[in-house]
Amino acid sequence: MALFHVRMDVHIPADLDPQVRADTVAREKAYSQQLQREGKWPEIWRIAGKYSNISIFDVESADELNEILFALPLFPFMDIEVTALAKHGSDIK
Ligand SMILES: O=C(O)CC1=CCC(=O)O1
Repeated sequence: MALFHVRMDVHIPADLDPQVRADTVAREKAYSQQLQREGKWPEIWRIAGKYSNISIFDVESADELNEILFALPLFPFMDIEVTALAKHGSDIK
């Protein structure tokens, strides 16, 4: 398994049709919660004061993460920054 720290900054155009916006956000939530239930998206945190989140993904590979991110309904409206995590030598777990 591989852990990734992912920051997503959402920029939905102000002129996007409100129904399309609501539908896309609802599909994003359902997709995210399904991945959370599967254990692949164990953490999602709002960055206070921003339409952004910090998430942790627990997946098989960078290729799997890439597939998950490209399938996000909000993907066309996101800037995404990925950081691969390695075990710290001082971690006692
Ligand atoms: O609101 C966000 O930060 C974007 C998002 C990702 C998963 C989700 O449910 O919303």
